[in-house]
Amino acid sequence: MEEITVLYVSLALLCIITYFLKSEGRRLSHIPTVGGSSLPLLSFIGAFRTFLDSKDVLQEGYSRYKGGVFKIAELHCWTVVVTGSELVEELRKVPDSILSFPVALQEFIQEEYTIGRELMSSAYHTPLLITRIARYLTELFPDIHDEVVTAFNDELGLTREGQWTPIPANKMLTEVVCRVTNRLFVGVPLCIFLPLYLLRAIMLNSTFLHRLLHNFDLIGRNRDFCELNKTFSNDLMVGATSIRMFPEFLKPLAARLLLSVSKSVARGRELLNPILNERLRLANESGDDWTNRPNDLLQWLIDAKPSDVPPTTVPLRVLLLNAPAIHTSSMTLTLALYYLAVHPEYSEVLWEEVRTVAQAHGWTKDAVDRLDKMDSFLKELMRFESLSAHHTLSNGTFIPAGTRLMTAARAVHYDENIYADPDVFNPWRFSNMQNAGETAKFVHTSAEYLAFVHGRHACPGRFFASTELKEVLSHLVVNYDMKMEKEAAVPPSSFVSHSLIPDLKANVMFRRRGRNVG
Ligand code: HEM
Repeated sequence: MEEITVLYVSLALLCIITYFLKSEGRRLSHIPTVGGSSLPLLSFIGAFRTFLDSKDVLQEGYSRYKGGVFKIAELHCWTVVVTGSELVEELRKVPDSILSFPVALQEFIQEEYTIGRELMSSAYHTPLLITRIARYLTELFPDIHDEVVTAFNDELGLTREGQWTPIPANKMLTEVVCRVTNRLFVGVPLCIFLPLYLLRAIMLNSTFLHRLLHNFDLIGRNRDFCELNKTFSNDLMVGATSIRMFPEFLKPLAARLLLSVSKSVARGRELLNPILNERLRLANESGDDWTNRPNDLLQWLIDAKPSDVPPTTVPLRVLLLNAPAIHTSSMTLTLALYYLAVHPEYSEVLWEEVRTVAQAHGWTKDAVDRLDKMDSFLKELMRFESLSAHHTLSNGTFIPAGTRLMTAARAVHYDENIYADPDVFNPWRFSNMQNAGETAKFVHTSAEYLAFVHGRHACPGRFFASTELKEVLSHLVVNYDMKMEKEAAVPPSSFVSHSLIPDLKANVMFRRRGRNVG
């Protein structure tokens, strides 16, 4: 594109965005503004500040208006921030007809242009993460454990003790998380892959055959499939963010020019359709007599599908659930790894806990549930390293219909009236709390702990995430010594819009240990 065209396009975009900020800003003029001016053109500067520095903008608003509301300019809209436990609790109780998270999500991912309308109009896939996982996670735990062990062996390739090896932390953990997540999501395919699976079981002692076969026997381990899931969530997020900038009438054109998410969707269908079709065939043939019915998300999606929803939407639902699962978990684990690498004394405490619990209860989901210090470490990590906040959409009058709402999670987590010495990372903060019970658990949410958000739309994947993350950390503290390759300090995270991003490039040194829990 010629420079002059770029200039015209930029100017047009600026005018459009300014127009939006101006008209929406007028409707919200009774709500105080933080981070810049409320005036149409000047508010755009505030929007840039929010994009680059939302940590400080939200903290400033929280300090000034705690217990009330304030608004911040974003690149495409205004967002109203709700603060204080009472208001957050109130927000939680408001029904979806008034404050709608689903509508906010549809708007956030620009569903009409990215994945199409039919999917979210019947979002039956989301509740399955709570209901089926609660029912089956104990039964599926050995699979998760097996995948964690195999994935680390493959990704780290450290067979000998005593030798330090540098590993790109985030890249490696994203691969591990992708495999573990998809072991649960798409598991062991039937038919053509089953003979290979059995052969691998027989040949387990032959390293060569094992390595040769393992890449083919599980779709969840298929590199292409993992790559696709990473690409899909990036394409979805980048695409949706670009489309959001345009006014409605330009969106169809922008979608045609800017979006690449449809390619990922087509590839997802190509990879999953053979397995889906085979399962539909077996279900048709065997009905209730199908004794070896697989137990994974793909099957739950098939079994729970309302009759008016076409089965062709199932592969896309698998991709759609991978999107919030992979980067959240891998980034949290990356941060956890940095903290362990810088503080080997944390590793020692966690190792001791894993050993004691495993000796008393074996290595089961129940044992993992008993790792209170691990819960505390993860919970503190997400208190200390948080930014993201809940998004919902108003349908009211004081906060006019169509307004986006969110909470300032990080400011709450750093409020000294709630947490003593909030600027200090204290991994045992929650496990040392007297009579804390369930509230000390990583998955427990409240108006004062918002890492998974709070209420009806709190992250439905957090129960799986908790087991997965605790299992991965247990594997790390049992099997490896870890230290940072460069400085012995946690690499600083960066803040982009409402997300906290850990250093994605840092290397961690790994050395295999010769210990086991038995
Ligand atoms: C440490 C890991 C994770 C973190 C920190 C996290 C955090 C969150 C947060 C903050 C939200 C609410 C977003 C908002 O209100 O704007 C959310 C929603 C969601 N998360 Fe997670 N999540 C994690 C892991 C997972 C996993 C492993 C899955 C799937 C197995 C998952 C599935 C979802 C889904 C489907 C939603 C949307 C809920 C809805 O539509 O009501 N998450 N997550």
